[in-house]
Amino acid sequence: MTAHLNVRGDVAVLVPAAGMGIRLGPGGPKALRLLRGDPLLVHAVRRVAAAPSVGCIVVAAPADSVDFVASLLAPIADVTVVAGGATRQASVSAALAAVPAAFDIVLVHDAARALTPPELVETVASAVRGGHGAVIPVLPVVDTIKQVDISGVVLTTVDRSALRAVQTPQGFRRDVLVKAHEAAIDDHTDDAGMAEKLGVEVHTVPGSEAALKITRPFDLAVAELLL
Ligand SMILES: Nc1ccn([C@@H]2O[C@H](COP(=O)(O)OP(=O)(O)OP(=O)(O)O)[C@@H](O)[C@H]2O)c(=O)n1
Ligand SMILES: C[C@](O)(CO)[C@H](O)COP(=O)(O)O
Repeated sequence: MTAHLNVRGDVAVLVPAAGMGIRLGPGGPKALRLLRGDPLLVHAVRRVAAAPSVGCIVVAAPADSVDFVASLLAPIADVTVVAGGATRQASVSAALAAVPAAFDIVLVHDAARALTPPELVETVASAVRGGHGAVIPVLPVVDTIKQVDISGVVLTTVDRSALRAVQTPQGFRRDVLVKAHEAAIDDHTDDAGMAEKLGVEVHTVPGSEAALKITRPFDLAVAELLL
């Protein structure tokens, strides 16, 4: 019982939410687009805040919407809101800089994965707490994968048994994530990619179908159905 109380609230979660959502089409920043009446960001933060391990949430919002996002999230959880950057990586860096020194475990999520269950947050947090420096949730790839040339002609069929589709939240020992961001010289689509470049072993845990990334209109329709 004491051990449980000691770990509760020891995790900081960064929620980059400053993207424009170009692939979703017109309608404003994606994190503020509505899903059954609530912005995607509200759905995402509600689920993160419901995970018992989470003691700190930092959201990176579009630079012109920081105050609005802070007022939107205030009734849901105690959230720090910072201005995001021009890329996801820059938004994560800005949010990481706002995490209080007391937190040694940091998870990086996406507002776009709005329906991620609290249980997945717990699974990732627990794997980092268990000693892994970097942890990512993954799903097997279900389609046959082809490599093609520039004109679209197939070069080869890739062995999918060794491939995984990667989700968030991705979990890190704080020092690993800080070093990864400091060392990054180019843009990465995820934070684990930066840790890999440092030679850090990245551990995988089973992901969740519910943690789908809402990227295109079809994904939004799927999320509506899931809710
Ligand atoms: N400059 C950016 C770009 C992205 N993100 C966030 O990173 C997450 C994953 O990015 P993605 O789903 O690709 O969102 P967008 O960049 O908004 O999408 P698009 O590429 O279609 O514009 C999202 O929660 C998004 O808000 C961010 O905080 N800052
Ligand atoms: C971090 C991520 O969600 C893992 O799947 C993904 O890489 C974000 O990529 P995007 O190109 O910014 O959507």
